[in-house]
Amino acid sequence: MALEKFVSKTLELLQEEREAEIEETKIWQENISLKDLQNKGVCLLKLQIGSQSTGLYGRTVIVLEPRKHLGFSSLPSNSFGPGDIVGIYDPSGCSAASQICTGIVTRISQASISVAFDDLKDGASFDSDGLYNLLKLANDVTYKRMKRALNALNGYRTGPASSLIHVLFGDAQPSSHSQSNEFEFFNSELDDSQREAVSFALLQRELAVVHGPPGTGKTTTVVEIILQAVKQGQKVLCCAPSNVAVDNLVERLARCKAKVLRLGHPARLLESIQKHSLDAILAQSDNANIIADIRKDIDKALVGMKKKSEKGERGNFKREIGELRKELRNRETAAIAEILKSADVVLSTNTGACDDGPLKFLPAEHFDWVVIDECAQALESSCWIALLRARKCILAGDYKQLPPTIKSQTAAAKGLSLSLMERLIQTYGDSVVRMLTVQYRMNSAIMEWASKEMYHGRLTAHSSVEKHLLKDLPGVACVEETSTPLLLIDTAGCGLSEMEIADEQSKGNQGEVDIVSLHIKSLTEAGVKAKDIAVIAPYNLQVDLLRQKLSARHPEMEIKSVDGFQGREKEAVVLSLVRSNRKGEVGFLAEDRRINVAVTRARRHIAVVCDTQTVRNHAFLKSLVDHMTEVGEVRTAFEYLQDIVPQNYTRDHKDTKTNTSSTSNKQKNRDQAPGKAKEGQKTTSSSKDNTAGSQNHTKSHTSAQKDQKDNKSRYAEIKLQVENFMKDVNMKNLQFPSSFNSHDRLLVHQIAEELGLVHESRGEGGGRCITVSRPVASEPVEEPTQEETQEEETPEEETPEEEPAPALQSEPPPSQPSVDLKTLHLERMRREQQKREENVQQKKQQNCNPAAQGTKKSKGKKKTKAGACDIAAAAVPDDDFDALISAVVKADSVCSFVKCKASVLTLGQLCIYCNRQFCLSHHIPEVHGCGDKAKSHARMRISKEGVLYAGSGKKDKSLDPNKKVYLQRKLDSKLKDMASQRKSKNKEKDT
Ligand SMILES: Nc1ncnc2c1ncn2[C@@H]1O[C@H](COP(=O)(O)OP(=O)(O)OP(=O)(O)O)[C@@H](O)[C@H]1O
Ligand SMILES: [Zn+2]
Ligand SMILES: [Zn+2]
Repeated sequence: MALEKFVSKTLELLQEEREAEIEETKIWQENISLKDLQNKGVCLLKLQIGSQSTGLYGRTVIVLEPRKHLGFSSLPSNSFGPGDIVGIYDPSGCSAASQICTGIVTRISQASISVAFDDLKDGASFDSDGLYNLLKLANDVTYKRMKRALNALNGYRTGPASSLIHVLFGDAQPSSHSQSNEFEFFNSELDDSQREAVSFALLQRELAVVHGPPGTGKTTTVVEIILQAVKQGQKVLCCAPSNVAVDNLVERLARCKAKVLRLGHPARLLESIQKHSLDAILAQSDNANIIADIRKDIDKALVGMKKKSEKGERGNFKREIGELRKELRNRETAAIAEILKSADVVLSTNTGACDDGPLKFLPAEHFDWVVIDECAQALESSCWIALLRARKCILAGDYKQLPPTIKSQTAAAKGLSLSLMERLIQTYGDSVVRMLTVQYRMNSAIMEWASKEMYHGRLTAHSSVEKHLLKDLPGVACVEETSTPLLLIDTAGCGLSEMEIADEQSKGNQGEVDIVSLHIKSLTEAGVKAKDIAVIAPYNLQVDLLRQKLSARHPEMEIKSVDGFQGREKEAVVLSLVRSNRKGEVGFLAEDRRINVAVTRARRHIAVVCDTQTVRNHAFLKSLVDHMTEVGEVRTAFEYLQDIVPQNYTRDHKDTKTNTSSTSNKQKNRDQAPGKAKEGQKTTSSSKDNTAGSQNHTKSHTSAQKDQKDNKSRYAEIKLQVENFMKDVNMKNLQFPSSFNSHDRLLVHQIAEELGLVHESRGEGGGRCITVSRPVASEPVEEPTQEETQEEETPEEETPEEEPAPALQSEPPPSQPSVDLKTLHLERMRREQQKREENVQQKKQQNCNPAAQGTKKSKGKKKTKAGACDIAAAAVPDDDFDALISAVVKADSVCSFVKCKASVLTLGQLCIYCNRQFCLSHHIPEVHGCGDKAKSHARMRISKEGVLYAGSGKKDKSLDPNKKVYLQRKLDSKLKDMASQRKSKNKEKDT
């Protein structure tokens, strides 16, 4: 029989789970010092008694505090919470021998912890001068209750739940009332899917399942169902696995004027809920005063007993206390039964519905319906504690979110984690289920992925949330970050590996912490409130790292594990996926439901920080990455990290160089990292502009090594072509196709220089191509001068700290004369002047002023004496040209940030506000002093155009395309002129 099999198997698995839990505690206790246990937060050492009193049901409650006389004002940070079972020990340790008794935490604050003791062992009392240790214990109350429920289920013969049990074990088909009574909805706002679920629940005789995906108003629906049941005169027992979920229902039902009663220790309830607790109602009842008096008497007797040292007198007090407690219990019992009977809806946690609690005062047939919310997060055995009390059950939840936490992997694998809800859907399919399909939480861009991957594409976003964004919140500025619902920050190839810790459950990634922190900064700077942001990570270690970094600055921001955030929502969610490794291992992340939960907490914005290269190895995570790439904005982590470039991208291509050429230090710079151009660029894409974005994005997956390899082989390929051309005397020149990108052209340029060939680029944009030809007659190949070779070691020292640059970006100059440092210096002087002129123009064009330019004064013009530039300068009277070309060269080579020497040849970014090239550490406007301009610019554009480009990074870069084209064209024509003048000059020489 299915039932018996289920019970015996589940009992076995529960035992296994229990043992795993005990084992864990034992490992702590045996192998870890008390001090370390305290550091882990599961132990509190050397506390003193603050006070002692009698609480509800005659429990003794003691308040423990740190040793104030020694100056300890607050408890060490710990993981104790209300409801935890704790052992209290004498200060010699935390062993079984030193245990005084066990109790339950009722309250915890920074300054003290309160513990209630159900039955203090005879004579056990606490010395007000003594010191005590507290240790969290594995809670076996839950296990005992579940076991008892399973055994009761197994032995169930007749009772209210008989036919329900048959249905739930497949022995009878679920049935429904043939006709529904006409009814009116209490909540007129319900959507169609919610109404359908309510009607269905009312119509079913034994079982109805309400499947509520994230944000679909599951609780709203459950509340309506309960109100309808009450209207029909049913008594309802309503449960959920967590106190929070129960409290939520209490609040909502109370608002609808239902007569509710909340069971459970008041210390475990939200403050706003406490007035609905049994204690509170009891305190208002007629018996309250009598009960209070009895309690006082007990307290008095306790004090009296302590003062007496004589055995006989103590005995008298003990007897008196016993009598008083008995009377207290009798009075309370009568009062409780009365209160319970008059409530329409009794609410508790699943395990709180046990019959060793107040419910034991009710007759077996009292309840008609049992409603279990968040059913997919509960162990089935915990559901049976309540289910045995009624003839009909309504189960609500989402089995596509996380199942209950289970310590024993094997028990989970053998089926302990299968929830009742999921099991029933497996048995009966959709016939017992109604799914809610309108969601009221997420921007549709966030929802679509979850809908497609988890809910058969059935979800639709309600119009009130469909398009909502962070920028729509009051006080939030409209910037890129607040205007996109989906932001993927990709760390692939950035070297931000996870920490290498063997423990599968504890993984951390400091690099991701830094990026999260930077993103939080931009969100909060844009006006998003910290309390509206959740930072979520799947691993506790990462949560700790994130808290360390962020909590002090943003105390109101919630930083939690995915599992700890289930059932919640926030306007903005920042998710750090942590895993980044060569093996592509995702481990714990491979639980699809965990990722589903994490993403669907977000209302208006989700940012995912992850290494797409690693997480793509998992199909479900890949679908998320793909979705975000497709409809969201994608950035590379390069954009966020300082100092990453020098660390990860200093490369040496010495092996690809030949010695024959006149390689200037500028060219050496060029050698460093060609091929990274695409990767370094802002890989921002929007829905309007996602082709380029995803290309870039894909590109960024290639690792540094691979790029380097590709680069070498490309180099060899082109070089071979050029060498073949050189052998073929019939060929006048070698034109490379326009399909060559800037990087390819850079290689051609380099090879031509090495082989002493002339090279020239023509055309614009996509039509641009480079041609190589033989040098005219006997044009001398430039040898590096002595001076140059010497200074090559420290070439950058010579260059000034701020290097202005015109707007030529990532496009290498088509031709480059060999220059020496002196020449450069002189040209720099000229450039200063040129730039000042440009400045004036720019100011007119846009309201943005380069931050640090024009500060250096030109010391006057001097003619250069040696080097190729000399020839060029002589040949081209317009000395604007020298400035131009060297500015281009310079702009393309070194970061403009003060003292930064990072090459920006291929990894550079142009700042549109100051028109200078920066390395990836310094390109962010805020970093190098253009922050205010960026902000005001963003605001200006928005107010002017009324829209914000989601991936506005792209647009911004081409903001000044005219200028770029203008400069390029100017350079090209100058180069052509130069080439022809050179020819004529050489001819003159020859003749
Ligand atoms: N029919 C409706 N019309 C408008 N808003 C609704 C409707 N149903 C639910 N909502 C809103 O959706 C939000 C979530 O609803 P509710 O609290 O019932 O869901 P929940 O059960 O807590 O969440 P979840 O569905 O994620 O479990 C609430 O803000 C609620 O006001
Ligand atoms: Zn700038
Ligand atoms: Zn820099």
